[in-house]
Amino acid sequence: MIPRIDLAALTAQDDDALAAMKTAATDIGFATVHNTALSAERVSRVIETYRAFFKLPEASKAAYDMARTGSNRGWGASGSEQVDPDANPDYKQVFDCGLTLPEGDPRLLNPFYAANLWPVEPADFKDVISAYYEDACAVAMDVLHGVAASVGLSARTFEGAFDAPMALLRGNYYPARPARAGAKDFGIATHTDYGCLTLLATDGSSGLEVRKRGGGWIPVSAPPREFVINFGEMMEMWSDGVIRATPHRVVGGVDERISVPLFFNPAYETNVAPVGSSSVILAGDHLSARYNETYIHLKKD
Ligand SMILES: O=C(O)CCC(=O)C(=O)O
Ligand SMILES: [Fe+2]
Repeated sequence: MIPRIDLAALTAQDDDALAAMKTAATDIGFATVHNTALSAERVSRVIETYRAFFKLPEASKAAYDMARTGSNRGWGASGSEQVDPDANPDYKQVFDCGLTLPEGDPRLLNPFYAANLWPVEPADFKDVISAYYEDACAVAMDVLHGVAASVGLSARTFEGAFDAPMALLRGNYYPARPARAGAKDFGIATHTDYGCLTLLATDGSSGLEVRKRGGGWIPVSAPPREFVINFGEMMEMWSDGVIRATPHRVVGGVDERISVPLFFNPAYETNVAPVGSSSVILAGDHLSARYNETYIHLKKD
């Protein structure tokens, strides 16, 4: 069973909510979270805004193709990412955006803080998605504070680490599973997320599967008023393995599906080596290594 957690109760340090989050963090690696500041209407509008973009002709989306850039802002076509070297590139399409920095900010030269590529169509895309980015980051921060409390990490652990996050907001568009798809083809192949926390909104449809320890897959779904959360590789390192990054995938089915993960990654220079250890693992270095092995246009070979 995937724990279902009331975020307001977690923030109030309710015992049941803390215990459920501890199980999610240290055992399963996944939970669903409800009672957040983000309403179902808000999430549905975000999903429909992405849908309107993905329904544009390929030629219109190509104007925002991240493959022509040295970073990951804008549209990623089907086949632009390979998250599992043993599988084919994923058949999903994506749209990625990150933190908006003021014009002229020197960090804009760092690919993790690159300027966003906003489509002109649909007309409200930039407003809807950039506002959601800000508010989803605030919810993710609240969840992280609850996670820290649940596993007995000091509230100071994350202090400052997310002031200029390398957080990436993504729209995933899974068309119906293509007729030609074989055993190595996935909407998104088996992977662990790279960062600390993923806050995932979906259109409510099924498709996400979480790997069970010992084998097998658990289907997880959530309506637009609830979020699926899971932990990434940086969190597993940072917590010295106490918090788990659990593999997951989307095989895909007959219906199209949209999901919207916020990958809540800390600032570039955050040390995500185990708390208390003397080693140094920069969040930016880890993210860079993972992006370079999974985005086809960033692969160095
Ligand atoms: O679409 C989903 O439900 C999961 C997507 C996912 O795992 C990802 O984008 O990292
Ligand atoms: Fe994922």
